[in-house]
Amino acid sequence: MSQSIQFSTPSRTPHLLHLPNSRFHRPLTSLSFRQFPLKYTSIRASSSPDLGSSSSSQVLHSPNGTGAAKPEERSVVATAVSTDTAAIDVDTVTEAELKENGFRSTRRTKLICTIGPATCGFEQLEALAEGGMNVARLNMCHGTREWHRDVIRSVRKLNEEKGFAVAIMMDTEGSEIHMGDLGGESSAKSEDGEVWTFTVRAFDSSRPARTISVSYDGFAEDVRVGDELLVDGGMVRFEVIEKIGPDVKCLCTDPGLLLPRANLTFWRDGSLVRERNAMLPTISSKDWLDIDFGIAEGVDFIAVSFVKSAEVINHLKSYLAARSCGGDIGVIAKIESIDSLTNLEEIIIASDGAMVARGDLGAQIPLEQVPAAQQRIVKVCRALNKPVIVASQLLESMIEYPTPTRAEVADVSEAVRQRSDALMLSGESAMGQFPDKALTVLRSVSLRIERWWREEKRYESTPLQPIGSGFSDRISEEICNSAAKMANNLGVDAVFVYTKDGHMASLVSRCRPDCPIFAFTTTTSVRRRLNLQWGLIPFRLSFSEDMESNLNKTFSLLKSRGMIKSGDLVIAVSDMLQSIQVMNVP
Ligand SMILES: Nc1ncnc2c1ncn2[C@@H]1O[C@H](COP(=O)(O)OP(=O)(O)O)[C@@H](O)[C@H]1O
Ligand SMILES: C=C(OP(=O)(O)O)C(=O)O
Repeated sequence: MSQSIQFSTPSRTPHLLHLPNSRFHRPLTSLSFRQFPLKYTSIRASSSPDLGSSSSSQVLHSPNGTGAAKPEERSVVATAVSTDTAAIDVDTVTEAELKENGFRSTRRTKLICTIGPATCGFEQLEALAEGGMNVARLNMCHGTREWHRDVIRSVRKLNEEKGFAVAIMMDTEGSEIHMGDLGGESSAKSEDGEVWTFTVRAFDSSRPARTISVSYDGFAEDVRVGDELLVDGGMVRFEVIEKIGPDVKCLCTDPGLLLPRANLTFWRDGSLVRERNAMLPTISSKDWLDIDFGIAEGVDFIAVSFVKSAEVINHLKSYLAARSCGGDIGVIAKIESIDSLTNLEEIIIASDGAMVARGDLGAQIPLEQVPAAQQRIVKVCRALNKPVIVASQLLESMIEYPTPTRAEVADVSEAVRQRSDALMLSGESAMGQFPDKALTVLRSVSLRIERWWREEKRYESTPLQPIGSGFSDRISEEICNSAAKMANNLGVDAVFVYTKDGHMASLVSRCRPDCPIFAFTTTTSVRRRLNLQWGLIPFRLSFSEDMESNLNKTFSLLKSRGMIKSGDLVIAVSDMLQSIQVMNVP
């Protein structure tokens, strides 16, 4: 028994919604939504170095065969397919997890670890990857480029040899004012009532006692006696008591641990002094050199510190495009200043994702405003379909202790409950004593809250606002919204998404469906970038425009690996044919 429903849209070819069988518990019940007419021509067979196998690459052609077609010019579906069924790339850990727990209960929230002295060795990185690290973050504020290059290469080696898809995020230093190194020491303790000297003088290896160098030459001119100096957003506080040439004497009023290159802000009469920071360029000369380094090393994301407006993001994107890596490197805006909150929407529209950088944000706005700012940033990112990372001090006490505080667990839970895409460890993994344990805590808390969410059937009722500008984009969006809604209503086991550039997978992820999302893409770099997004289990696989063949191929590959089984109910969507199908795995 089959039904078909036809929709007409003004000035466009009809779109068909086929309902060949209304009983979804029958094998291969299918529902498809296609934009006709379409024409696909296979133009070349290329070999994929990763797979060592042949795949066919296809483009859309206009009816007169002169070039790529506009969506409305497409005609007739015809397709040539790759028959390679041997290879599929999937994390060994994901695979083990999928087999052990069944894929329904895999973690949806992604985990990022900042790599530092505690975790830069190959075995330490491997332990993090096995513990669930999806993205390795490198903070260019610390370490040399050679040090970062070694880490990047180790992560790449891990991916190649052990099958992980860990992405690399390079975080720029930015040109805000910060302390210098501590002359080789990993930290220095400042006690209440001590007088410390902050100076623009540089030190070689030996740092005079209670002396800290400052990165910004105009420091002594800009501060005034009576100003409050906050280190790392208030982890340690000083009051400026005297200025002597380039040296600024400060009295410690809130004791604490000074960490190398910690951020410095100064406050006057209860307000943040912002004039100087407003004049500094967002991307410094050193940052541009680091960006060139990141391009050369093939990083997956560049996180830009202290973004003030969309302009700098657009500038960086043009720079990347001019170096032919525009589509390969995602630009993440760090939201950590008053300006970035003021211009939030335009910044997020321009970026490929955002980070709630709570460390510096908490130094710029009152601490009690940070949770509301976090919630707003997460919501705006979700609405605009950009992945969002919640960062800093999630498990700060685990730098020193093996168990988190109750408050930290509650904070992590809240970020998961807000359905942010990713959580990030900073000092906990970079220089803490328990990096693996901290990652385990993130993993287990995420899993628990996500399960609670599913058990409570907390589907969101507020519809997502449309975001696509073109008609074709809107169709993809509607397909993904429908797929997610159907997945929840029908209680399917998974959504399968076949996506070349990752966009369709991100649209499904945006809906936060109740089931996991298996995302198949043809390129390794897209697979790594998808690893930042909520709920996506990314695979690399050569596939074609022939959905039947893709489905059969993925079913047999995943079944042979014990990851799915006959009878599992899945919804499949594809960005090539703009289709939805619902079926039981044969
Ligand atoms: N590449 C590195 N080399 C040495 N130490 C690092 C590195 N990355 C991070 N750290 C240490 O971990 C701490 C927390 O990392 P992060 O939050 O990224 O830096 P920051 O707090 O300076 O912004 C840093 O203060 C620093 O002590
Ligand atoms: C992640 C942050 O940035 P950074 O570690 O560079 O200070 C932050 O400020 O929270």
